[in-house]
Amino acid sequence: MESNRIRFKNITKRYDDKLVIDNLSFNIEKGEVFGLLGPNGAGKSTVISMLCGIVAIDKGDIDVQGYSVIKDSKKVKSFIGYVPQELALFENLSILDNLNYFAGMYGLKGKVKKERINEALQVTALEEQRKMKVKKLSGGMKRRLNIACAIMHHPEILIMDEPTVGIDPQSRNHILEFALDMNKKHGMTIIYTSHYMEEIQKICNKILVIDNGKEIISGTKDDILKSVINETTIDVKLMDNRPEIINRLKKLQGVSEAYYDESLKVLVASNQYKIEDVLKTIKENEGYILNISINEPNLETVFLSLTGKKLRD
Ligand SMILES: Nc1ncnc2c1ncn2[C@@H]1O[C@H](COP(=O)(O)OP(=O)(O)OP(=O)(O)O)[C@@H](O)[C@H]1O
Repeated sequence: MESNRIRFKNITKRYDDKLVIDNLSFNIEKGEVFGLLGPNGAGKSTVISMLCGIVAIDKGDIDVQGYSVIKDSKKVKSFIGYVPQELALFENLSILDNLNYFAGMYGLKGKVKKERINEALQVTALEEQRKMKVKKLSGGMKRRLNIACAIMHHPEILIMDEPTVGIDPQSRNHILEFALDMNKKHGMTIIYTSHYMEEIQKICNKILVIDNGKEIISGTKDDILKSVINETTIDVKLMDNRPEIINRLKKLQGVSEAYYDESLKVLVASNQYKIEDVLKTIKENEGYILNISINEPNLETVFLSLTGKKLRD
């Protein structure tokens, strides 16, 4: 149903002369955990900012549950909880004061306001620290407070823009579990942007991969992984990374790419390569193998095989 989805319709954005989003169209269905994946500068934050009505769309439109972002921006904003990439908090105020401020912005009052603040503290596990000033909190706690501030009005759509950048593993897991929980318990649509493919693989049931403001591939995780003909990565740790090995490996049957990224990575079409050929080539070029692992396809290898680039910096 149209009224149950978010429709990005041929959206385009330029900053000065630079085309940042290039005629991009896709849908997000209600209740999905939707992952927007792409390397730094791909255009993820720009897409999100246009959905939230923060950045103007040059061409095209976004429909949110039947309402246009351009024509009914106030209505669209009422559906959305937005956790921005940059922290938006008052450093000199306590956690509680920050929540009070944002609850007031959403028009919450009296008993409901108190209940929602308590709920936000609870789901982000910040109850004990409620009286602490923001400037005294760890990076992970600040991130969680940023999320708490975005959910008090019970949004139908929760947008999290790279919410786990630069935080400790415990807070990272907490944020991932929190997103899944909100989706399961409240049917909240989650839009999650990241350049960490493990996170997107872990929590998202639909994925759009973009680069240079264009779609690279989209679908369920399984669809995407299957679409790239069974590409497997052989990861070889060598005593010395000898450059001449790369060219020799690239000439072998079934090998589509070989490069060093700390260790030696050899991308091969599954079933079309012979592991003994790879090992022989390394040995013949005086490579001394310390360790070897064979990895089935993941979103990182999909991205690499489609664009020739790595997802991360
Ligand atoms: N206000 C702006 N003025 C000019 N250029 C901008 C502006 N905001 C973003 N850009 C450019 O637009 C492109 C897309 O940026 P965007 O922040 O959307 O990418 P991203 O995928 O979110 O990257 P990251 O993972 O680094 O946040 C980049 O080349 C960026 O330099």
